[in-house]
Amino acid sequence: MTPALCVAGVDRSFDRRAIIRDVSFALQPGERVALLGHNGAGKTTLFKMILGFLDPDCGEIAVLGHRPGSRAARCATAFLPEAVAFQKNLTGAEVIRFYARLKGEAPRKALSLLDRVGLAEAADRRLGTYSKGMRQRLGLAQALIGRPGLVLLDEPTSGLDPISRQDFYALVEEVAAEGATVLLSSHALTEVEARTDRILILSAGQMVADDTLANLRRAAGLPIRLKVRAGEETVTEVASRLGGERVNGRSVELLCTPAEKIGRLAQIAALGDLVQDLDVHDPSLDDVYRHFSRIATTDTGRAASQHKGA
Ligand SMILES: Nc1ncnc2c1ncn2[C@@H]1O[C@H](COP(=O)(O)OP(=O)(O)OP(=O)(O)O)[C@@H](O)[C@H]1O
Repeated sequence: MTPALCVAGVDRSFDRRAIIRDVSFALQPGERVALLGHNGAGKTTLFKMILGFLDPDCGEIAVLGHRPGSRAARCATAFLPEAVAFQKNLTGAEVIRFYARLKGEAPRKALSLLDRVGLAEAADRRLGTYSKGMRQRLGLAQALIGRPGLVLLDEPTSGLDPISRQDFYALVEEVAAEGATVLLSSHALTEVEARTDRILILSAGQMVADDTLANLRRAAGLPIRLKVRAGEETVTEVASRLGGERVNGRSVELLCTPAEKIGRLAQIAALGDLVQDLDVHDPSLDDVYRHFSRIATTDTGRAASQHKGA
């Protein structure tokens, strides 16, 4: 199957400063992939090359087999920038009709996207009266005109409230379920953790991690945290039988590897009524991100070569 996006050995410099360095990855149809990286890591530069706005200095990019910027690639690609800017005196429906004509799509069909993003009732209102969340949803509707195969979202939920974010990701999930590939950049690690299939981490222009979160957790070898809650009278005994650190006067915190986890849980269960509750914390995406970004700054070459799993 032709990948939705193939990036192979891409370099790009500005003013002789290397911004993207030997970046390679491929995305398959229907994947939801998060592109993470600190400010200035090169995410937007990568998007611009995928969109054909910038040429790589070397390496190849193909969008569903087509050269970025070619008509076929442009038709297959949708882009939603962080802050969508539409004319404030146009209505939602006018914006969609305008972009439908630009993309050679039937305006009537495109207008149904307003319903899909929950803007049907606001279709005839001017954008000056839209909230930021509504403008962002209109941006997504505009991006989805013509059923693109590759959807690029650059920090799409920044500035949105929690409910608008949830609604936004529900739409992204629907789009991916229909076969589109979604690549989204974000600094909001908690929200992409459960909503993407794969994580790419760009650090100082190099791709230092590319895999599922589960595989990256394994590769990082970060400990699992078990928080065992006991009674005031039992916490000392629980701590002495399990080891670990006492926290908050009534809890004991243990760290273990994935291989040790089941054995540790059995030990805790064997304490019976001495234990009141248990929380198991797998390393979060935040922990994984810190791990790979830290490795990258100390030993970029080793990280880049070891953790390109997918
Ligand atoms: N046209 C340009 N000319 C010179 N330098 C540029 C140009 N575009 C980007 N850069 C530099 O390239 C680096 C990467 O920028 P880029 O916008 O790709 O980062 P980013 O990962 O998207 O950051 P952020 O998360 O802050 O949006 C930055 O140091 C930026 O200053």
